[in-house]
This record gives sequence, structure tokens and C-alpha cells, in this order.
Amino acid sequence: MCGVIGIVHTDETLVNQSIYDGLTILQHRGQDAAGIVTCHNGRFFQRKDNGLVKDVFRTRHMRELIGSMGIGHVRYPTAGTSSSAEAQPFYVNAPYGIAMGHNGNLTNAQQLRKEIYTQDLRHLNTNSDSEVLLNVFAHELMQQHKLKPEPADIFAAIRRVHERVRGGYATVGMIADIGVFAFRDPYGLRPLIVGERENAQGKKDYIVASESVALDGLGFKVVRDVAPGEAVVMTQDGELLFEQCHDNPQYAPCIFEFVYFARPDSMIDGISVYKARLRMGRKLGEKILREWPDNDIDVVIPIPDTSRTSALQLAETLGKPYREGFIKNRYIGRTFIMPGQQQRKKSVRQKLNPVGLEFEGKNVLLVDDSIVRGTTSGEIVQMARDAGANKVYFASAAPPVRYPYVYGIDMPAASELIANGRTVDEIAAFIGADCLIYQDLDDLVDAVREGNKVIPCFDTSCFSGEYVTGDITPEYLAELERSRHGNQPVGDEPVGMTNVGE
Ligand SMILES: O=P(O)(O)OC[C@H]1O[C@H](OP(=O)(O)OP(=O)(O)O)[C@H](O)[C@@H]1O
Ligand SMILES: NC(=O)CC[C@H](N)C(=O)O
Ligand SMILES: [Mg+2]
Repeated sequence: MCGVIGIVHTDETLVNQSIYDGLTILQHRGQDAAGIVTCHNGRFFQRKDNGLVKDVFRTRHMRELIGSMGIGHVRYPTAGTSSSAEAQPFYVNAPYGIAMGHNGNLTNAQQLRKEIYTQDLRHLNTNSDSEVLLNVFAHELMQQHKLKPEPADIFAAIRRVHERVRGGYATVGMIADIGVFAFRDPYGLRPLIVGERENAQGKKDYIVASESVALDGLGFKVVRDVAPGEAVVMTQDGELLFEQCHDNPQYAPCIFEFVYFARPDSMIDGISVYKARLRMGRKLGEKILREWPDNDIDVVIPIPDTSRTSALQLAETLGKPYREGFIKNRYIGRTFIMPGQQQRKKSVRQKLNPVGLEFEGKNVLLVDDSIVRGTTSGEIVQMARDAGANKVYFASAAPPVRYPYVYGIDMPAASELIANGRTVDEIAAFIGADCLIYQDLDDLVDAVREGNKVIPCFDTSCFSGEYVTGDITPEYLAELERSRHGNQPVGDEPVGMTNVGE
């Protein structure tokens, strides 16, 4: 899950610091690479590389990122490789000069790649699906045949993008000397929200970002979420224009954003992530009371960070004490989005350490938001036992993850998923828990949907195997598994156009 951001300052103050700060707020969506492109007098200025935001941008880079509008990206690779050549935003010079950052995953990238070479006569320099998306957009904008594009031309090009592209995409781009634009796939799989604030000159500055927390942190007020299939253009002249660019959009946001990805203090599609997680905890607690009324749980312990919110409410529902039995090393990031199983496994032990007195002689219920590869749960159950727990029970606020995810979360191989082909008892045995309780899918959907009943459904593909885009075949999944199993080694990098002279 990557994070995207675009800002236009209409009073012409520099935008670089705002984008940097926004990317820092969105860091939880991607820890592998970061990039900023700004625009000044029709020229783009770019800095991108592998690393966290604080490491990629030094003062010398920030000084050179001039201009009052810009876009930024934090990356968690889900296609291509983790090479710095695939850090975003990407850039093409024709037409006009366009830079673009993408959150999501295209499911017809291979087909588009061929079309781009053979029909559009354009060049791709990396294995990234985001570079594909940019080139489709650029080609379609070129087809409008304008010396200077109007917002209507940008919307027309995005309409064509929706016709050609399949998959998940929340995209933020910038056209030199024109402005920032953004669009969301016709299912709204990935989140995207627009905000505005008054600047010192009494004019409006505009922002578009993956999550509302970025707006909060930078002092912007929410205008609204970008609707599925919709696009927004924010010009340097101070215009903010929305247009629906798809004939048949269908709201089906990814439910995993609410389970794990998004920050709890974000609002996505009108739903408070925090409240959704509280409801997940309550529903899971009610299930435990229903199915195991005479349980002998002494204490509820969350596995930091993400499960804290649901674990708190679960404990309250059970009427059991909630204790912070694991202390998280604040300098270690999210393990699930790290590339490579070895790094993920090592990081769990470095990241979490038990407080012995919360475990000694007790029957503990450990709560996590989800169990995906079982990297965290396997290690944690053992740590609880080593710390002296009597019984170790485990609860997951999400149902078993049994199917690959194809719209922008890196779980491409069914064989990597601990719940694939295993019963709940087998999973419990695998992670070494005395008992394992999963949330039911209907309860998860209800917990999220209660926040905004207007949303008819969610993409629940990793739990249900039902893919909302309707184009995911067993052959596609087999090829995906073959190409991405275990994450591609960085040594397989394509030779991309990298930053030089740093
Ligand atoms: O079964 P697994 O493959 O281990 O994946 C699931 C775990 O990974 C995530 O934690 P992560 O450390 O990424 O982030 P967090 O600190 O936000 O909980 C998630 O919250 C689970 O704890
Ligand atoms: N997590 C994402 O949104 C990834 C975007 C894009 N597919 C990439 O791999 O760079
Ligand atoms: Mg976690």
C-alpha cells in the first residue's frame, strides 16, 4: 500500500516542506522508497530514492525542490522490484511534462505493456506497473491534441484510462505549469481524499492525499473523498474541479485498509477507521462470549501497533483486563510491509518485547488485527510462553486470509498465506496457540459498513476469494504467484533511470 499526496499552494509559497511533512504522516503506507517532484516555472525538480522519508530528503535536496505545487509518494512495492529505479513519482516528458505517483496494482499491466510499445509507441524503462499507468495516461492526454491542456482534456484522458486499465489505482499526478490532478479506480479500491485551506493571501490551497490524517496534520479541511471513477483537477490558478470519468462506477473499497493499512485517526469514505476497529473488537468479543462462555481468559493483550484499538474494545466486551504486555520498539517500522520473509521475521523479535509480569502464570488472549503469513503470530505465541504464560489463546480481528490480494497489497502467493488450505485448528497448531478465534467475515463487513451505510459493499477478496473487478482468473493468480513468490530479489533489478550524482 503506497501513500500519495499532491499540493497546490496558490499564494506561491514553497510546497516542499508541506509535501515532506505529509509523506511523513503517510509513512505507515510505505517504508521502502520515497519521492517528491515539485514544479517551478514549467520545470520539474525531483528527488526519490529507497528509504524512509527522513533519510531520502536531506536539506540539500529540500533546497532544490522549489515551486509552489508538487506531488509525493511513499512506496511499498507490490509489482516490479524494490529497486530505487522504481521509486515514485515517475516522469514522462511528453506531452507537456507529467509526473505521477500511484497507490495500487494494475491487473492488466502485461497487456498494457505490450500496447504501449506496439500501439502507443512509447518506451517503458522499468518493471513497475505505475510507469505503465503513467504512460497510458500520457498517451491518452496526447490524443486530445492541445497545445495547452484544459481540465476537460485531463478528464477526457482519465476517462480513456478507465477504459484501458484494470485493477486498483489511486493516483496523483502533476502537469508542468498546469496543476495537480488525481483519480481513483471505478471501485474506489484505494482511498483518496481532497482538502483545502485558506492561505495568507486569503486564497485557497488544495491538497489530495491517500488518507485524511495528512490533511489534519497540514491544517487542511476535508472537502470530500474522491468518488470511485472520479477525477479532480486543482490548477495553479486556484480552480478545484471534480468530474466523474466512468460510466458505471461501483463503490467497493478495500476492507483491508480498515483492518490494517490505514491509520486509525483517518476517515476513509466517511468511515472512521478507529471506530471501525472498535466495532471489530466488540463483534469479536461477542463471538467469544457466544461460543466460549465459560472461557478462562485472565487478560487481553494486544500485539502492537495496529490491533490496539480492537483489542481494547474486545477486552471491554469480555469484561477482562486489557494490558500492554508487549512493548514496541518505536524505531522499528511495520513488519508486514517489509520486503522479504527473513527481514520480516527478524524484525518481529526486535520490534516487540514482553513485559514478564503480564504473562507469568496467566491465561492470556493475544489479539492481532490479522494473521497473514503467520510471521508475527508464530513468534509472539512463543514469546508469551517464554515469558511464563500458562495458556496462550489468540484472536484475530479479521477472518482468515486465504486468498492472494491483487489490488496493491503484497500477498500474491496463496502458498505464503498461513490460512490457505488449513483449518482453524491446524492454524492454531501451526502458530502454537492453545485456541484460535477468528472474526467472521459478515461481522467484519458489518463493523466497517456501520460507519457509512451508503457504501453497498467492500472488496473482501483476500478473505472471500471474490474479486470485485471480475477479471481475476486462476491463470492470472498462478502467473502472479510465479512471478512474485517470496518477493523478487533486488538483484533482479532492471536498469532504470536513477537519480545520479548524489
Ligand atoms: O501474519 P503476518 O504476516 O505477520 O502479518 C500480520 C501482522 O503484520 C502486521 O503488523 P506490522 O508489524 O506490519 O504493523 P503494526 O505495527 O501496524 O501492527 C499486522 O498488524 C499483523 O500484526
Ligand atoms: N503499494 C502500492 O500501492 C504499490 C504501487 C505500485 N504497484 C508499486 O509497486 O510501486
Ligand atoms: Mg501488527
